[in-house]
Amino acid sequence: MTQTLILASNNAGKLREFAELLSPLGFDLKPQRDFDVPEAEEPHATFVENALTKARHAARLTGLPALADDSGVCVNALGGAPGVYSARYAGEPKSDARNNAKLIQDLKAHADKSAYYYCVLVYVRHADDPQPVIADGRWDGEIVDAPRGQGGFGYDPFFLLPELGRTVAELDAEEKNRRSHRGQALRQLVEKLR
Ligand SMILES: O=P(O)(O)OP(=O)(O)OP(=O)(O)OC[C@H]1O[C@@H](n2cnc3c(O)ncnc32)[C@H](O)[C@@H]1O
Ligand SMILES: [Mg+2]
Repeated sequence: MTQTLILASNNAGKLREFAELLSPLGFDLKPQRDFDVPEAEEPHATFVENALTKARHAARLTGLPALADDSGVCVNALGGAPGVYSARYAGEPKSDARNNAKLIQDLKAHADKSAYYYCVLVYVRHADDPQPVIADGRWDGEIVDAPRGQGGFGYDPFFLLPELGRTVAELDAEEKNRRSHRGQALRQLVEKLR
């Protein structure tokens, strides 16, 4: 049975990755913009609260089950920043180029370049669902100061996977999904929904 699901995100990179991950599983994924859902506020200091807020917002405005992703890059030498503020690290309007430039600048004086991507997914059956399904994933790497690769989105050209000697932007889509914070979280979520 094909289940229609709203993806409570306006990020084109996430949309593409979720479509790749979910279409083989029989979900019919529709971006919230197809229903004219405006971007939700993300006022919270935790990934899980923001993801829940986004999921409820989309479910409320569409009357359909919704899946939200709140994610970011957490840099150890920066105390976990930009973390939950990754999308708007360099301020509004959101810009990957300015975020990346700020991250490299802020990390210049630090020897420890270790970082991880973190992703929380929240699925709600309806807007007031009292039992949201929650999953998460973490992906470790290092921040490099020169971009490499054309794939992915956001911080990917600067996020090195030391064991592969490649940045995330140098992985093909399938390999990113197999390894990523988002891929891990989604597989965990699908297990919980079975
Ligand atoms: O809230 P939505 O509409 O889903 O889209 P967003 O881009 O604002 O998403 P978030 O609030 O979750 O912020 C996550 C940011 O973290 C970064 N990020 C998350 N996952 C990433 C990935 O797989 N590769 C590169 N950057 C990523 C990227 O800068 C995102 O904009
Ligand atoms: Mg956002």
